[in-house]
Amino acid sequence: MSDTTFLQKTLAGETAMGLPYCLSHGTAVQVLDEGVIRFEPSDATQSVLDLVISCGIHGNETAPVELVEQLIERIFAHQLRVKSRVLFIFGNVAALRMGQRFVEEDMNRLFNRSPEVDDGMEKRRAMMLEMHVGRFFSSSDAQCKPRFHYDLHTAIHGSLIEKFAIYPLPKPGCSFSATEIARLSLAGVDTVLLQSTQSSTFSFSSNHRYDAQAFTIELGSARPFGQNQSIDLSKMDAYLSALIQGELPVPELVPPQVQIFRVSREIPKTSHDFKFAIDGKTDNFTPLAKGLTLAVDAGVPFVITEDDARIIFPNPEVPPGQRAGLVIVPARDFLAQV
Ligand SMILES: O=C(O)CCC(=O)N[C@@H](CCC(=O)O)C(=O)O
Ligand SMILES: [Zn+2]
Repeated sequence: MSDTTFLQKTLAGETAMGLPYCLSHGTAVQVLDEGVIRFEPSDATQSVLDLVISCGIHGNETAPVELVEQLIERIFAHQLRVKSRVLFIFGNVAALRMGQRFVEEDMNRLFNRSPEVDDGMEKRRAMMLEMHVGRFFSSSDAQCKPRFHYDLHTAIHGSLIEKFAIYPLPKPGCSFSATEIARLSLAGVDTVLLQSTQSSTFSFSSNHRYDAQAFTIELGSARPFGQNQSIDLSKMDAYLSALIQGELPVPELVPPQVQIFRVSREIPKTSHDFKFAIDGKTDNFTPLAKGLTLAVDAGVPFVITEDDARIIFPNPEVPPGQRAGLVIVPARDFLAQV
């Protein structure tokens, strides 16, 4: 491995768009933007899939950033043979440098929008990342190749379930895929939340704009660089390494340990008077009793009406207009229907 990793160069401000070149083993590589790098096999027509792996969309979520750093360096060292086209993205580089979720605005609320002339740093970066993803998929030699986008995150607080995926609402006429859920299980992600609304996240954008199988994946909780030893990402590492090497598993069944939930409701925060009745740092997947007044917002109560509800991503600190969390319920019938 080289002395300085691509991540280290990125954090030092030393990556910018460059000319394409070939590694000694024939893999083509090009830096497309700060923290954005593409690898292609020497004969791209042989690749069976196109893969986007993003991380650091939130700058304090470092465990997946360290995983992606290792994947990139193993390609440079020829310990991973590139048989698929792969685009790696370190999302919010400025926030990664500061160790903060964002600088001006939460980038994962800024995808799937139209640009405006006074867009700030994170809005412009989100737009550029969407463009890189669009160009990457559309420049594939075969448009029918499977497209994947795994957007890797960690949760802000603790979680009763350490690893889980958010599956964006499919486009009209499309449905959630049991095969993709089974693939996530191979990657060590055995809990999947089915979204029920459109959203402004990176994974939603890649699915809706570019037809990629796209997921937001939560891998433990947010810690500074170098403090992620307790999060075991070996299955995710092995899964992504296999995809990079052109091995696409085709699991027939969703394993029995897989749990599926659906998002029942977003918890809207409309005013600065929003208050949770629970601790704002409550663990993800904590059960919520039916009838509980979960929050009060400008005098209006938000009451739990669902059976078996649980809370995800409680965050009373978000600005008014954003969600302060999600209420999920078991989607017991989902697997029976597919
Ligand atoms: O722990 C939290 O409160 C947030 C963790 C996180 O960044 N989650 C993503 C989920 C995106 C999605 O719903 O697909 C986010 O909030 O952007
Ligand atoms: Zn995140």
